[in-house]
Amino acid sequence: MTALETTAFVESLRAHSRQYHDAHPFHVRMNAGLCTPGQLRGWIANRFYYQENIPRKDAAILANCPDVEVRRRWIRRITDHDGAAPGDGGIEAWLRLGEAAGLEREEILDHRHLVPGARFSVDAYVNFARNRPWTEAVASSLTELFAPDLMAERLAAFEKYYQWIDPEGLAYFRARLEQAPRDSEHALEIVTTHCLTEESQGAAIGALSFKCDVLWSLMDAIGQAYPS
Ligand SMILES: O=C(O)c1cc(C(=O)O)c2c(n1)C(=O)C(=O)c1cc(C(=O)O)[nH]c1-2
Repeated sequence: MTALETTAFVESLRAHSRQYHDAHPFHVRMNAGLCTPGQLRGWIANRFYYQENIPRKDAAILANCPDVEVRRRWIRRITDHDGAAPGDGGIEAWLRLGEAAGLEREEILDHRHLVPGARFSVDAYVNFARNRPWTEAVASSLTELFAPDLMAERLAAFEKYYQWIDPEGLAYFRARLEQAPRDSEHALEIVTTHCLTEESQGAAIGALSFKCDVLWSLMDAIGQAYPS
């Protein structure tokens, strides 16, 4: 076995869409309009822990990355989520989604609804970025290649089936529809230029597979806490 050509490498990364959490039963029910208000609120409150930890994950990647060009572009992800000032950014937008769905900001922030499996999954992702080589952590973010399709479907489902949620609360998803393709393109560029050996390509593929497991486990934990 030798290293894959770029096209074949990208193909084997993209093939992980089959393991993506869009196929999770909880997401399937959500997008079919079958979630109750309580289930949607539970999902929003638990997913908030993911949102909160994404910039900490990205800061770990920055800390481990010796390449100034990469850092200069990657740092934008942190501002996208944290915002440049109070009231801006993805974390704030997610809190507004929660409020639009009838949750109090306080009950999202204090983690009272956060279930152990959701915490465990998200912590595993942050620890992976802290402890693994930075290129593997970048590869693990490549689930974002698959996110825009799911987000677009979710946006349409919310507008159609969950009209009790104020549509202004959906701004987070609209922003990600633009940010995710830009971010995943950068991540793919990094992975295809840095992972040129059979071993490093295998590690990148393994990292993406790990991340699919993180997202799936997160949804399992939420689905178990808010059963149908
Ligand atoms: O709602 C989703 O299905 C979904 C999935 C993912 C993903 O695939 O990792 C991310 C997001 N949302 C998201 O909002 C987000 O900011 C994000 C950052 C990352 C990452 O790994 O750096 N993934 C995702």
